[in-house]
Amino acid sequence: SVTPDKDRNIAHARSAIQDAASKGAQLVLLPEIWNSPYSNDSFPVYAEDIDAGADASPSTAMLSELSRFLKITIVGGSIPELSGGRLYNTCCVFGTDGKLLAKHRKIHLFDIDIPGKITFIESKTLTAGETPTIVDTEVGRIGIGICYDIRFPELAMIYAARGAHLLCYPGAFNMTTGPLHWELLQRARATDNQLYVATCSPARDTGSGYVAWGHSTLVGPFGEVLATTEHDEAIIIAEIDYSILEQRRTNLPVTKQRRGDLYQVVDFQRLNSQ
Ligand SMILES: NC(=O)CCC(=O)C(=O)O
Repeated sequence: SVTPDKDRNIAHARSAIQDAASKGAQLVLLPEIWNSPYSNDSFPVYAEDIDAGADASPSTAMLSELSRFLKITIVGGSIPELSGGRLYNTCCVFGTDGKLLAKHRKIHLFDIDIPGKITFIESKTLTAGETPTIVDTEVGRIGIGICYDIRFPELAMIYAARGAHLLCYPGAFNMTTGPLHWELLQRARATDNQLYVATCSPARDTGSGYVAWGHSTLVGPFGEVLATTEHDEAIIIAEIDYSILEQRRTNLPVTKQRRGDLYQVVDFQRLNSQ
């Protein structure tokens, strides 16, 4: 659960990570924007300069300290990041030695308008990241996306082509699209690419300005839901077995059967702007 009290959010995340590690977790995934309310008003207020050291970024300092102390890998959800006068929605990945292994800035900003249901324009305050992020960790090769990034299959395909075993998407889907799309998209990304997909959402708070759908989930390479939860705060723990990736890919060899001679992913926007 996320509140307007940043210190409390950091302390709360710390104890949840400790709890998960004490139950055997070797990899911990946190939600999107876990140190701040999810709102354009809050992002500038709660933002941290991640590259400027522990004092400037108490949220990531805590993640680094805990990953080293507990010897676990942490995919640290996301926090608002201030860098070079710009704000980003940023996920930091820490290795078992506490070192920052990767930083993913949300590539696709959540700008949608479904009248009467949900309007959110992240680009009012945030700048989009410019690079896909794939990272080698002690618990496998992980591709990172943040929430709305999951809607773009090309990103997941790139990660799969680069040998990812697992895709991690911290996310905070909403009450309109969440029921229809959240699980569907995770299962689609996992099935298309025959790999694991893990998501982590903030718990639902009906009193907040943005109400999250919740339902953090782990999906396996056959599109099967291996673990999930409802919308209240919870820690879910599940086993990931990478040895079945090869088996799934042998059983159902879609990668080898792809007809690259007939179709390829083309960036139409870039083509049209040339
Ligand atoms: N924070 C987000 O990117 C939300 C994405 C979302 O709700 C969607 O429908 O997509």
